[in-house]
Amino acid sequence: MSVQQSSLEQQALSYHAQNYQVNNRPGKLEIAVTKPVNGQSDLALAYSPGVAAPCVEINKDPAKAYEYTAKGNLVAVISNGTAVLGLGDIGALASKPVMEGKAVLFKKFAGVDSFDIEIDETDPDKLVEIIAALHPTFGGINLEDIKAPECFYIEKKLRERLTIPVFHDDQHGTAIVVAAGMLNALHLSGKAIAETKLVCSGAGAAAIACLDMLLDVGMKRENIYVCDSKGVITTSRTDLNAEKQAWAKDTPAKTLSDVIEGADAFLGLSGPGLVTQADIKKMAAKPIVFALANPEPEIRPEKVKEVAPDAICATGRSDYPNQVNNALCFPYLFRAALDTGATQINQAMKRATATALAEMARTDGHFGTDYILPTLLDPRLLTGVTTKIAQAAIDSGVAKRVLNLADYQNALNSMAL
Ligand SMILES: NC(=O)C1=CN([C@@H]2O[C@H](COP(=O)(O)OP(=O)(O)OC[C@H]3O[C@@H](n4cnc5c(N)ncnc54)[C@H](OP(=O)(O)O)[C@@H]3O)[C@@H](O)[C@H]2O)C=CC1
Ligand SMILES: CC(=O)C(=O)O
Ligand SMILES: [Mg+2]
Repeated sequence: MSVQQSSLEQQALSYHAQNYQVNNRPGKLEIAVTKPVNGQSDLALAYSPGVAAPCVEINKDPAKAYEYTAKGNLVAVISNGTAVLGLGDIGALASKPVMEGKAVLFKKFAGVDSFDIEIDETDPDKLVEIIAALHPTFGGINLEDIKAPECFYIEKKLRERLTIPVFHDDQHGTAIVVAAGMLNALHLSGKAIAETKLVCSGAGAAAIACLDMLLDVGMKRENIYVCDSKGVITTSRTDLNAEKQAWAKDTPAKTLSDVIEGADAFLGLSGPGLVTQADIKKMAAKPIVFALANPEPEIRPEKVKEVAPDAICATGRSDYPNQVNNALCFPYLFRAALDTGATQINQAMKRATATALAEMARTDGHFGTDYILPTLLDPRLLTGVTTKIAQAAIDSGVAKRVLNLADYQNALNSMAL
């Protein structure tokens, strides 16, 4: 571990611990009360006897829960800790800092309240039952860091059962941001997406969804090579799940180093340090290197630039330019979904998000190889991206509330976050 790394880790531990600056509690968030509770008369409304009145109304009409409770602005961030960042299966409890972090971003960037829920269960069917049983509390479910292939089944079953949005962030959030970043990187490097050769390291939750989304925006399956922990995904392998089989290539190649020759783009959604400078040297001119494993990418940008100075590099981290991270979209997707009463987050909403993010970076004067996407702290994101998602929800027929988009834009502009 370098001195710099160890110092970052010490700072991070101190940041999360008690006594960090003014907040005297461990962790990163707390719950706030939103109504006056100043005297006996307020108590009689907030609690007994007054609280019975909204209960009775909700019992008569469940939709009233959105009028009388926090449900309509409340998202569950749910993990079982089986694929936590690139740390792997570290269990439910150890995933809590990440889930609290996601809750912080929901609130900070889009005013969405969330509870982080870490569930000590790995059986997919049991997890589905637990989450389905919890769902009345929430307006949406954000699944996080649940490993593949179980995550595909869990999300599908929950989407079939529930009428609130269920969204596996590592799949779809990542896919949206990768698509937006890749479109802009290809634009800068002058490469045509239909002819782009891509090599992907990882064939899990994030990678499979990203590859599907890249097809959706114009990449060709025949130009994409995928590797997992056993090497290249080929038709001769007998150990592939259904999601991997869709990417199997009829090739004698065995390793990432075998297939990266001449590749225009690399997408890493696997683990730390899995790509070498020798691999990068084999890539085409102006290579695009999205090394997105967190916290440690497949290869660091400075290592890429040493051997390919014209490369466009991205990581999932906040301490390098070009942060390609699902945090750039999940707060706004849920903001729009909750506000429109969307029953799901569909492909139209995902496409609208990717397009809005890509356009936002292209049109603000900074666009370039070190600025392919807006940064996470860009104040334009809330209004600019959320309005486009809300419009897509309405146009594609999943919204229960049809908003006046000009009014909605103004309301987002005036949100104090
Ligand atoms: N920047 C961002 O926004 C995001 C980044 N990520 C990062 O992507 C990574 C994967 O996350 P996720 O998809 O959720 O996890 P999964 O557990 O679902 O998938 C991990 C994948 O990595 C593969 N893998 C592990 N070791 C190697 C190796 N040596 N060579 C090639 N592939 C390997 C696994 O292979 P196998 O199938 O054989 O087990 C598996 O396909 C993590 O580092 C995570 O932090 C994830 C989401 C968002
Ligand atoms: C960013 C994220 O969700 C991950 O690395 O898992
Ligand atoms: Mg994640």
